[in-house]
Amino acid sequence: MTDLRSLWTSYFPDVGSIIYLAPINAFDQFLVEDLDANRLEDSVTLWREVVSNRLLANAQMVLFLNKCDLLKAKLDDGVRLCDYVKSYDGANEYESVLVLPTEVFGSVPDRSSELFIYPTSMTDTGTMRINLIANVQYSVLVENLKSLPLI
Ligand SMILES: Nc1nc2c(ncn2[C@@H]2O[C@H](COP(=O)(O)OP(=O)(O)OP(=O)(O)O)[C@@H](O)[C@H]2O)c(=O)[nH]1
Repeated sequence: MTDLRSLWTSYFPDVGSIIYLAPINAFDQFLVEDLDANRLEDSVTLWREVVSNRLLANAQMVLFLNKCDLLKAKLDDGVRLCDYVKSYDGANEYESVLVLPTEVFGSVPDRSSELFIYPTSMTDTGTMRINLIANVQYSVLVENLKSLPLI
Protein backbone atom coordinates (compact mmCIF):
# COMPACT_ATOMS: atom_id res chain seq x y z
CA MET A 1 0.00 0.00 0.00
CA THR A 2 1.28 3.48 -0.88
CA ASP A 3 2.58 5.51 2.04
CA LEU A 4 0.37 8.58 1.61
CA ARG A 5 2.33 10.71 4.05
CA SER A 6 5.58 10.30 2.13
CA LEU A 7 3.71 10.88 -1.13
CA TRP A 8 2.29 14.19 0.09
CA THR A 9 5.50 15.44 1.63
CA SER A 10 7.50 14.54 -1.47
CA TYR A 11 6.00 17.57 -3.24
CA PHE A 12 8.01 20.13 -1.25
CA PRO A 13 10.95 18.14 0.16
CA ASP A 14 13.23 21.19 0.30
CA VAL A 15 10.87 23.43 2.23
CA GLY A 16 12.43 23.43 5.68
CA SER A 17 10.49 26.29 7.26
CA ILE A 18 7.69 28.67 6.48
CA ILE A 19 7.64 32.06 8.17
CA TYR A 20 4.17 33.58 8.34
CA LEU A 21 3.52 37.14 9.43
CA ALA A 22 0.17 38.00 10.96
CA PRO A 23 -0.60 41.70 11.56
CA ILE A 24 -2.26 41.39 14.97
CA ASN A 25 -2.96 45.11 15.17
CA ALA A 26 -5.53 44.60 12.41
CA PHE A 27 -8.35 43.39 14.67
CA ASP A 28 -10.41 46.51 13.89
CA GLN A 29 -9.64 46.59 10.15
CA PHE A 30 -11.42 45.05 7.18
CA LEU A 31 -10.24 43.85 3.79
CA VAL A 32 -10.33 46.39 0.98
CA GLU A 33 -11.77 43.73 -1.33
CA ASP A 34 -14.39 42.58 1.21
CA LEU A 35 -15.52 45.14 3.76
CA ASP A 36 -17.26 42.44 5.81
CA ALA A 37 -14.08 40.42 6.26
CA ASN A 38 -12.07 41.24 9.35
CA ARG A 39 -8.35 41.32 8.55
CA LEU A 40 -7.27 39.40 11.64
CA GLU A 41 -9.85 36.65 11.05
CA ASP A 42 -8.76 36.48 7.43
CA SER A 43 -5.17 36.06 8.55
CA VAL A 44 -6.15 33.24 10.95
CA THR A 45 -8.05 31.43 8.18
CA LEU A 46 -5.12 31.60 5.79
CA TRP A 47 -2.65 30.51 8.50
CA ARG A 48 -4.75 27.45 9.33
CA GLU A 49 -4.94 26.51 5.65
CA VAL A 50 -1.18 26.72 5.30
CA VAL A 51 -0.40 24.94 8.55
CA SER A 52 -2.84 22.07 8.02
CA ASN A 53 -1.81 21.55 4.41
CA ARG A 54 -0.58 17.96 4.16
CA LEU A 55 1.88 18.90 1.44
CA LEU A 56 3.69 21.00 4.05
CA ALA A 57 3.47 18.53 6.90
CA ASN A 58 7.26 18.31 7.22
CA ALA A 59 7.91 22.05 7.10
CA GLN A 60 8.58 23.83 10.34
CA MET A 61 5.99 26.57 10.87
CA VAL A 62 7.16 29.85 12.33
CA LEU A 63 4.54 32.46 13.09
CA PHE A 64 5.33 36.07 13.81
CA LEU A 65 2.45 37.80 15.57
CA ASN A 66 3.59 41.03 14.02
CA LYS A 67 2.99 44.75 14.53
CA CYS A 68 2.88 44.36 18.31
CA ASP A 69 4.03 47.96 18.72
CA LEU A 70 1.10 49.16 16.63
CA LEU A 71 -1.26 46.89 18.57
CA LYS A 72 -0.07 48.39 21.86
CA ALA A 73 -0.44 51.94 20.52
CA LYS A 74 -3.94 51.19 19.29
CA LEU A 75 -5.00 49.75 22.66
CA ASP A 76 -3.42 52.72 24.46
CA ASP A 77 -5.49 54.99 22.18
CA GLY A 78 -8.63 53.33 23.54
CA VAL A 79 -9.61 51.05 20.65
CA ARG A 80 -11.28 48.10 22.38
CA LEU A 81 -10.72 44.53 21.25
CA CYS A 82 -14.09 43.43 22.68
CA ASP A 83 -15.86 45.73 20.18
CA TYR A 84 -14.54 43.51 17.37
CA VAL A 85 -14.09 40.12 19.03
CA LYS A 86 -17.35 39.59 20.91
CA SER A 87 -16.07 36.58 22.83
CA TYR A 88 -13.20 38.58 24.34
CA ASP A 89 -13.87 39.62 27.92
CA GLY A 90 -10.33 40.28 29.16
CA ALA A 91 -8.64 43.57 29.93
CA ASN A 92 -7.91 45.94 27.06
CA GLU A 93 -4.21 45.87 27.85
CA TYR A 94 -1.43 44.67 25.61
CA GLU A 95 -0.32 41.67 27.75
CA SER A 96 -3.90 40.37 28.14
CA VAL A 97 -4.87 41.01 24.54
CA LEU A 98 -1.80 39.20 23.22
CA VAL A 99 -3.06 35.95 24.76
CA LEU A 100 -5.96 35.84 22.28
CA PRO A 101 -4.02 35.66 18.98
CA THR A 102 -1.45 33.37 20.61
CA GLU A 103 -4.22 30.89 21.47
CA VAL A 104 -6.23 31.31 18.28
CA PHE A 105 -3.28 30.99 15.90
CA GLY A 106 -1.73 28.27 18.07
CA SER A 107 -4.79 26.07 17.90
CA VAL A 108 -4.72 24.11 14.65
CA PRO A 109 -6.32 20.68 15.16
CA ASP A 110 -4.91 19.11 12.00
CA ARG A 111 -1.31 19.91 12.87
CA SER A 112 0.60 17.44 15.01
CA SER A 113 4.08 18.97 14.97
CA GLU A 114 5.15 22.02 16.92
CA LEU A 115 4.33 25.59 15.93
CA PHE A 116 6.85 28.29 16.77
CA ILE A 117 5.05 31.50 17.70
CA TYR A 118 6.74 34.81 18.46
CA PRO A 119 5.26 38.26 19.15
CA THR A 120 7.23 40.67 16.96
CA SER A 121 7.60 44.23 15.84
CA MET A 122 9.45 44.09 12.55
CA THR A 123 10.68 47.62 12.97
CA ASP A 124 12.45 46.56 16.19
CA THR A 125 15.44 45.15 14.35
CA GLY A 126 17.42 44.17 17.48
CA THR A 127 14.70 41.89 18.86
CA MET A 128 13.97 40.49 15.42
CA ARG A 129 17.56 39.45 14.99
CA ILE A 130 17.52 37.61 18.34
CA ASN A 131 14.19 35.86 17.54
CA LEU A 132 15.36 34.71 14.15
CA ILE A 133 18.72 33.48 15.37
CA ALA A 134 17.17 31.60 18.30
CA ASN A 135 14.69 29.90 16.01
CA VAL A 136 17.21 28.93 13.37
CA GLN A 137 19.57 27.56 16.03
CA TYR A 138 16.76 25.49 17.51
CA SER A 139 15.73 24.09 14.10
CA VAL A 140 19.26 23.13 13.19
CA LEU A 141 19.68 21.40 16.54
CA VAL A 142 16.42 19.47 16.26
CA GLU A 143 17.04 18.48 12.64
CA ASN A 144 20.49 17.22 13.56
CA LEU A 145 19.12 15.21 16.46
CA LYS A 146 16.49 13.71 14.19
CA SER A 147 19.17 12.49 11.81
CA LEU A 148 20.64 10.54 14.74
CA PRO A 149 18.45 7.78 16.19
CA LEU A 150 17.96 9.84 19.37
CA ILE A 151 14.52 11.47 18.95
N1 LIG B 1 5.51 49.89 13.34
C1 LIG B 1 5.61 48.77 12.62
N2 LIG B 1 5.56 48.84 11.28
C2 LIG B 1 5.64 47.69 10.58
C3 LIG B 1 5.79 46.43 11.19
N3 LIG B 1 5.85 45.47 10.23
C4 LIG B 1 5.74 46.13 9.06
N4 LIG B 1 5.61 47.46 9.27
C5 LIG B 1 5.46 48.51 8.27
O1 LIG B 1 4.12 48.42 7.77
C6 LIG B 1 4.08 48.89 6.43
C7 LIG B 1 3.31 47.90 5.57
O2 LIG B 1 4.06 46.72 5.53
P1 LIG B 1 3.37 45.30 5.52
O3 LIG B 1 2.41 45.16 6.63
O4 LIG B 1 4.46 44.32 5.45
O5 LIG B 1 2.62 45.30 4.14
P2 LIG B 1 1.09 45.15 3.84
O6 LIG B 1 0.57 43.92 4.50
O7 LIG B 1 0.96 45.23 2.37
O8 LIG B 1 0.53 46.49 4.50
P3 LIG B 1 -0.75 46.77 5.33
O9 LIG B 1 -1.89 46.58 4.41
O10 LIG B 1 -0.58 48.19 5.80
O11 LIG B 1 -0.76 45.79 6.49
C8 LIG B 1 5.53 49.09 6.01
O12 LIG B 1 5.82 50.48 6.08
C9 LIG B 1 6.32 48.34 7.06
O13 LIG B 1 7.58 48.91 7.31
C10 LIG B 1 5.84 46.38 12.63
O14 LIG B 1 5.94 45.34 13.26
N5 LIG B 1 5.73 47.59 13.28
